Amino acid sequence: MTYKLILLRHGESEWNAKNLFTGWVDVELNEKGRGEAVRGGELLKEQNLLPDVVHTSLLRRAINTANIALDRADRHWIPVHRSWRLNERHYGKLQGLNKTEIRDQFGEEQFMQWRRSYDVPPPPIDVDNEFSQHNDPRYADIPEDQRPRTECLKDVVARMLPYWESDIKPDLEAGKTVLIAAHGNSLRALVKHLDGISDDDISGLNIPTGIPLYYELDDDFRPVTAGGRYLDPEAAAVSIQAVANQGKK
Ligand SMILES: O=C(O)[C@@H](CO)OP(=O)(O)O
Repeated sequence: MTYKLILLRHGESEWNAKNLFTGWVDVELNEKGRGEAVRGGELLKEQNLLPDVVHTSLLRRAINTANIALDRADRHWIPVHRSWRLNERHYGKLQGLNKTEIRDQFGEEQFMQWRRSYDVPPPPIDVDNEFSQHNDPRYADIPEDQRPRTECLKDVVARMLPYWESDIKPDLEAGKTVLIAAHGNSLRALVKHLDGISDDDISGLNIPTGIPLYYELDDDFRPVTAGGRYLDPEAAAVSIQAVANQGKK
């Protein structure tokens, strides 16, 4: 028995294009991003990887990517589950700031430590900052003292894994093909877990926008093929490089 899991990072957002740290800010897909979502759905259909259930975050760039891709794959009718635990990493005080400006101001080392180290979070955001989500009603279920004000990838692993165990694994065990439509860093957290990537090595892993990543998992939920398989490997390679280069001039 193997399990079928498809990971899909949202298409390009308005803030990806503007080179801004986004995190929990609920920005919309741009036209390119909507096109990537369409292509993602076509790839699912062409390769006959048709999801039976979708799990998304509470952010519209992931929600709308899932809707567009599933519509294109004629799977717009499947059940959907949403959780803040699949949200992008909370980027703390960096939310809304320009990546190149932060790199210039603080230097490459600090920039990359905030962006890609496993366990160093950016400084926390003030609750009354215009880019804080502290009082957003969609997070009312999270006890106030546990609502993130910043997160490193380690924090994302810790809040994402309980949802993987309680909600996603049971769908896989029931024989469903599961689509997770989420974000660069929440998917990095899951890939780290699935592939057993070390805390150091995960800093070099980037997830492209809008290209489905297919994992066949064995009985122990370990990948049959390490790293899974992008449904369009050439486009994935180009997009991975673009994500890695963000913030560089
Ligand atoms: O800004 C963000 O929220 C993320 C994803 O777009 O960026 P990065 O790749 O720099 O972690």
